Amino acid sequence: MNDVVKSLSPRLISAADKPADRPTREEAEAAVRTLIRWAGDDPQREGLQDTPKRVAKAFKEFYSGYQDDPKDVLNKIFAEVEGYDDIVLVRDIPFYSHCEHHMVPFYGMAHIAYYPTKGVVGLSKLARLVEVYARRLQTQETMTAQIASAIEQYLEPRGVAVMIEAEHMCMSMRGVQKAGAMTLTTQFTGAFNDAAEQVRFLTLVRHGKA
Ligand SMILES: Nc1nc2c(ncn2[C@@H]2O[C@H](COP(=O)(O)OP(=O)(O)OP(=O)(O)O)[C@@H](O)[C@H]2O)c(=O)[nH]1
Ligand SMILES: [Zn+2]
Repeated sequence: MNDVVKSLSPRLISAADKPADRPTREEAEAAVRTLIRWAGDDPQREGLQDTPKRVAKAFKEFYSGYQDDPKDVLNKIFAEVEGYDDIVLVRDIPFYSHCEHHMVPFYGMAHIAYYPTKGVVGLSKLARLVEVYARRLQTQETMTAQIASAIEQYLEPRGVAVMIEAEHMCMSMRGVQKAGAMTLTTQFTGAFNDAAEQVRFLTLVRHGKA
């Protein structure tokens, strides 16, 4: 495990911090009514009456990752792969997340590769891992590091590569208002610290062939 991943692991790998003082649904709905008033509208008018309930329900989906543990996603390893130890890459995994600064969506694609040692995980589990972290509040950099750290910890591969490409609505629809600007983040460990391996990864992500 490289030093960056090792130093990040304890905070990033553990099941999400679950605040002990989680509010009740009624309190959450009252907070939404306050925000509607803050936006300048009347939460009592007909069209908005059920909105706090819907928003509280939507939050359960947007932030369901706090209930999920990456360990449960990556715990089933298939060792019978006839010694396959070359690259496994799942690219173009779509995701929606919310930035921790504005609670506004950022969304895009995640690409994940690893070199197996003790076996492989089901391909869907890599996409599920993206969901675990996307459905929490964080930055794109944190999410990239978290995905790499979890794979590093539970699969002990020869190397992990994670790239995320996303558009941040907090930069598009507000603030600096640069719609279409894309943010790319990468995290490489082990074998992928080698420049040639990074080129292979990026070539496979971009063209599907090495
Ligand atoms: N590094 C990083 N920054 C992010 C991410 N999501 C949003 N941001 C940025 O978080 C920053 C917060 O900056 P602040 O100056 O505290 O907040 P602000 O006044 O709303 O900033 P502006 O967006 O520039 O109006 C902004 O520059 C956002 O673009 C992310 O995933 N990673
Ligand atoms: Zn933001």
